[in-house]
Amino acid sequence: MAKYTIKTIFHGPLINPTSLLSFDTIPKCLVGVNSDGNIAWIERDVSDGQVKEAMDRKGHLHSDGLEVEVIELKEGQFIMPGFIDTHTHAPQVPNIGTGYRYELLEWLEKYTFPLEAQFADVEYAKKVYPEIVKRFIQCGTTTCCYYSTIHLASSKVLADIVHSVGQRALIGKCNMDRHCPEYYREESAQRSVEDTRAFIKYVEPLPLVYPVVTPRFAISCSRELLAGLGELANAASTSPLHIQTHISENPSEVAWAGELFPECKNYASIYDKYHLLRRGTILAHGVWLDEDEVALIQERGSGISHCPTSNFNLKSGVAPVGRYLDCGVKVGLGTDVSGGFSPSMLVTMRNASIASTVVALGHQHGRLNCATSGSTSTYDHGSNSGFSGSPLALATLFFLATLGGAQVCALEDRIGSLDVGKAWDALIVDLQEGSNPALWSQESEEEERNNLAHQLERFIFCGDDRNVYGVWVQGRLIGGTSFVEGSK
Ligand SMILES: O=c1[nH]c(=O)c2nc[nH]c2[nH]1
Ligand SMILES: [Zn+2]
Repeated sequence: MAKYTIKTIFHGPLINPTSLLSFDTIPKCLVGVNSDGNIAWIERDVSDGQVKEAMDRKGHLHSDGLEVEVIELKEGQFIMPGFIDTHTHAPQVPNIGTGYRYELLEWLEKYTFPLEAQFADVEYAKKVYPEIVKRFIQCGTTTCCYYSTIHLASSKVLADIVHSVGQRALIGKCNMDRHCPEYYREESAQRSVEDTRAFIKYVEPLPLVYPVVTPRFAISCSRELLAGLGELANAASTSPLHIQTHISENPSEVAWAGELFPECKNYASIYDKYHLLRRGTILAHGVWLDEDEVALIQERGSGISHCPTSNFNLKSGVAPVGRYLDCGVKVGLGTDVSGGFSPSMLVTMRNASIASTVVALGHQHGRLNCATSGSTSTYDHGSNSGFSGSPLALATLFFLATLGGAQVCALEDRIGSLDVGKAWDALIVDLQEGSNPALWSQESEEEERNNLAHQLERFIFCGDDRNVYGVWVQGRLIGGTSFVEGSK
């Protein structure tokens, strides 16, 4: 095994997701991070007076004569894994907050395609992408799964920027060869596949950037294109490529997809037919999936990116996430900018909470008029049973935004929680930073202040980027309020 020396040691409270229903809180944790950016060791319950002794015991204090940086957390700060945004559109950020009087298909035509078409100009991409990526990082997103546009050159620009600033990212050059305006359409299925192949090759040497095969959605892809992309996605012999697409977001879209592919039993079967449904496939939305589709997605090991903010804005519906969890489907969260109006995963978690409450209230009142009309009782409730019918718990929201997202991206061995051997993709959250009065208005008892679960809840429900003190990816500080650009 390669030997790395310890580069940084963190000491303070740590909150770690452990399952859909639980998280670990360690008030005095000591963590050693190697120079390769991976976690070397974690010592629980190390009091202030025991830090030096614990470090000596680890024998890393004077390793190779290199200075070890010790980061001692201040009161009101805690460590947690960085957020994983499993679905968003980098080029749509300039449109944030506009067009929400439309539903999906009209919104695409009137707002989204015209903006994305501007990225044919690579200079425009160079101008806007740096700020866009920074914005996601400042929200505490350590791994982001981005759609770019159909343009190869601009997609490369996005990959270069992500690489230079050090965010971990999954990036897909978008594929579409039909049912989109002529000014924003790839010239042929063959060209689309070739450009995707070129993009994959370009990204290969960038260690934290993962290329993603990205058919926009079934509607905008011919059979030939889907077949070509399926072949490409499954050709790699070593680590299989990621795949991302949209599925079953809006009733009109579902109906149109059905008309375009009458030979397929349902929406999910279209992707399955072209070998695009497997582990490492990220399916955005999944609001209107029927029972067969949910079973198929679970069987194939694909994951759903739940994008509640977007689903509310575009009036798409409310995804029955609890039902999916009960069926053992992997679920993560996505900001889906600019269907979603915020790049913040905190906002997404809040909307996921509200969406799950809406679904639960529908159950209570017997009005299953969201996307919940499929009977839940026919599902085989496995070990995860009991999510449908109730609002998502704090632990579940935390899990979906971190380790659940990692599972959806098939990266759970590397990221999503802070464990030995995994990457130091972490945040220091500071609840005193930014003087957000909402954070402290209820805080009277010292005991509560020390209650980490309580602090996590406050951060999720009323925190913002002022409370993101530090953002580390693979051991490198890349953002947060403490980050000074160009410092390291
Ligand atoms: O929310 C969405 N945003 C998009 O850009 C898109 N394209 C197809 N389907 C989509 N849904
Ligand atoms: Zn989307």
